[in-house]
Amino acid sequence: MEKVRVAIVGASGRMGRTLIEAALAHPQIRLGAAIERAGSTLMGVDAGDLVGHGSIGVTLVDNPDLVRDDFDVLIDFTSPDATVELAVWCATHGKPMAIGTTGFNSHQKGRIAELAQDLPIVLAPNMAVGVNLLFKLLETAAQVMGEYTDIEIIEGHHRYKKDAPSGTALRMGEVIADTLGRDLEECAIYGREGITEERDRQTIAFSTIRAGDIVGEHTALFADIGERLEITHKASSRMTFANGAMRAALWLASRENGLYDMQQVLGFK
Ligand SMILES: NC(=O)C1=CN([C@@H]2O[C@H](COP(=O)(O)OP(=O)(O)OC[C@H]3O[C@@H](n4cnc5c(N)ncnc54)[C@H](OP(=O)(O)O)[C@@H]3O)[C@@H](O)[C@H]2O)C=CC1
Ligand SMILES: O=C(O)C1=N[C@H](C(=O)O)C[C@H](O)C1
Repeated sequence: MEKVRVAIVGASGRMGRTLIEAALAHPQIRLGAAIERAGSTLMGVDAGDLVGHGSIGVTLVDNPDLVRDDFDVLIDFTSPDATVELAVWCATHGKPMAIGTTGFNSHQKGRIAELAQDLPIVLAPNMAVGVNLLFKLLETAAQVMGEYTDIEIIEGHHRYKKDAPSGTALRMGEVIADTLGRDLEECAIYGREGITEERDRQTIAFSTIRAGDIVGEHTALFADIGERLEITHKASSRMTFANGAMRAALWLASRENGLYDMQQVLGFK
């Protein structure tokens, strides 16, 4: 069976380096290209050397045009502006795209959905299997307990993370709000301070921790008087996200144009 060739964008970042390792270890995937931001001091460095694997003959470049014929699927873990720009490039050149980047505003999300009419895109704020199962469990929890409990979403990440709440926490909020027929934009609360008055049970509240080297932790709390349900996922290695991205890339290689999520990749829906 022919290997699927991937390009990794954001190759020298925290996820980028883990993605390179995951691609090099995967029996059905070949690392075809590694792309970084223009001006990176690592330009021209071999991607294998970057992760201590030894040279593989794939050097970091700053422009997808330079490696257009070297890959089948593009994997993006960068920043929202960069992702939208790359999606335009992928639509122009017919390259499926797995997007792990988070922190999009509604305009950027709309643009990605529009571009997905011209190419297959997996857009997933969290590519870990457990988190995507958690999304499913949240539907059940919200159906059974959501109407009468206080719903809080708590997430923790490393000190370098740029967006808050995390993309995963926001998706958790969307899943719960959709299940309960609420509009997250109207019922979300992001942090509390001062005289906040008693809690309104219709709200879904988010709390964010940024500390040290936490890889990624998410809890949904459904609290009543007398009992509370907590559903938690803890990632202890970025490799869980990177392996998910490899699954998404393989799945995308034979997909029709459209916008997909990780639950579809994993066969949960
Ligand atoms: N979906 C999931 O499962 C997961 C998603 N994420 C998300 O992935 C994203 C990246 O996270 P992380 O790796 O920790 O962040 P890093 O900052 O470590 O890595 C991002 C990399 O992308 C580079 N980059 C930025 N803009 C461009 C561009 N235009 N072209 C090429 N490269 C570019 C950055 O370069 P520079 O440093 O020069 O800006 C950096 O090397 C975040 O949005 C994060 O939330 C993270 C983990 C899991
Ligand atoms: O920035 C990170 O590190 C992570 N970001 C994702 C998010 O925003 O949900 C997923 C994961 O928890 C790690």
